[in-house]
Amino acid sequence: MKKVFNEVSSLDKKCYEKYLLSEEILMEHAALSLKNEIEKKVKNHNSNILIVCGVGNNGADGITLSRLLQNRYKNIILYLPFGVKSNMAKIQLSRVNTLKIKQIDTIEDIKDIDLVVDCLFGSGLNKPLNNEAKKIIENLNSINAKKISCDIPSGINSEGYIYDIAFKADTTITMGALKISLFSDIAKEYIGKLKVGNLGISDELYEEKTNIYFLEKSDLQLPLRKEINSHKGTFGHACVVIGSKKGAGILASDAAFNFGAGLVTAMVHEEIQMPYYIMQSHNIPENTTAIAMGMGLGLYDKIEIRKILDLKIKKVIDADLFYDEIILDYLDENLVLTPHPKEFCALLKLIGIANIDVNDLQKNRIKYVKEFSNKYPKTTLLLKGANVLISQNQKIYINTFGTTSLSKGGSGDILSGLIVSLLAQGYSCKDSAINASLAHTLVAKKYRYNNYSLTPNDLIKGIKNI
Ligand SMILES: NC(=O)C1=CN([C@@H]2O[C@H](COP(=O)(O)OP(=O)(O)OC[C@H]3O[C@@H](n4cnc5c(N)ncnc54)[C@H](OP(=O)(O)O)[C@@H]3O)[C@@H](O)[C@H]2O)[C@@H](O)CC1
Ligand SMILES: [K+]
Repeated sequence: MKKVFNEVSSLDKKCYEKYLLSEEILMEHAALSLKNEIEKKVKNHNSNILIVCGVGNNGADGITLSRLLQNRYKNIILYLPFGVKSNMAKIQLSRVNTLKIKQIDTIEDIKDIDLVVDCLFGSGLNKPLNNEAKKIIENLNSINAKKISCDIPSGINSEGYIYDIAFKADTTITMGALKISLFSDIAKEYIGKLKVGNLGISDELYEEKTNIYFLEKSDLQLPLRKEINSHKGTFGHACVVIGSKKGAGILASDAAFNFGAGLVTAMVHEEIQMPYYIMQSHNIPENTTAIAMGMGLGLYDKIEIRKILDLKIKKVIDADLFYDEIILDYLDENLVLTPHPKEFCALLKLIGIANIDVNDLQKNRIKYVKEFSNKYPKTTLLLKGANVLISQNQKIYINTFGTTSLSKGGSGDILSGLIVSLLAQGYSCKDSAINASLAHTLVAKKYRYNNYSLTPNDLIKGIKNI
């Protein structure tokens, strides 16, 4: 798990004041991080490396980089379309001017670029791009070359919002620490592989406390069985409430069984066709340790649903129930909610936080997840999306492993099944949401066929050997 910050200027300030590092030292290290990445990516010394620099310190990082790369590669090309404005950019440029680094006025005549380094705008982007900047980014995006962004792809602002266009990087080296702007769903298309550039001081000293965390593969804790003297009851009893659209509940039940729940019961009104290892019952069995409900519910009997919600058993709730104010009576520590953006908008309206549409939500996902968690700190929330956000107790965990192959009917039902399985096996609500989400996305990431073909059954199969 890595820490994520709303902004890093206060962390930079601590470097100056507490550790007596200058802006210049930080910048030299920022450029060094870029250099190290480039040396890994570009082995041929004859490669053409285009470094595009803006007027501020993001540009200054790029100018500094050109000096560090000068002896390593033959063809370093600097492009400063708007000149320089910040003091550091001026100082770094005067140093570079004593060297024979090629500078160009337009990229139109440039051919055979092997690598583009984007240092146009960083954390200082504070207004929409003008037409000239847009055109430059459009041209850079059309170059067939490897692409690295310094700090953040140019065009993404500090809220993770893109006005019109942004540089499309293969790799982003973000300076000092991870920032929240890198994790909006919209930004995901542009960031590529995300790495943190060291600024000359250890993470422990640079970083402060935070409430936002970036999940890593190593955070996944599978429900591997350590007990030797066990029986099926040792691993809990998950119960899935089957609605009128039965497929959703069947998928969730199957996923729950495959992820280790000792017993899985589908609560049905009439017998349905299901895998033979899933039991069927008209009631919630007595020894149930976790319940999944909401998926495919369709029309339902409110009294019956209330009876189930009244049970002091951990639950994962999905889909139709986010539109029903019944839910308002149960937002406590026993609950995991798994809405997609449209359902979360409905929920935000029900709980009186906001009346917004999906577009507004997608621009401000973190903000609304925070607001939800402030109001209902005990409830675990998992907001689906390109980057999954999980919150509990005012802490937010970001899972970036999601892939487009998961954008399919049934994926969400499998996720609910994985969550109820972990709940049944004794994981806390927060840990169930985190681990099920990691398993779900990592299985999809590992899927080795075309990304349009992933089915819920492939996810279930993948769970077996993740
Ligand atoms: N702090 C540190 O210690 C370290 C910082 N580091 C680096 O510094 C970067 C931040 O630098 P920064 O603050 O100078 O901002 P940056 O993104 O270069 O741009 C600001 C300039 O752009 C302009 N501008 C803004 N929007 C615009 C638009 N739409 N269209 C046109 N112009 C626009 C804006 O104009 P103004 O607001 O002045 O009118 C201003 O002149 C950071 O990302 C990291 O790479 C590292 O070296 C590590 C140490
Ligand atoms: K940039």
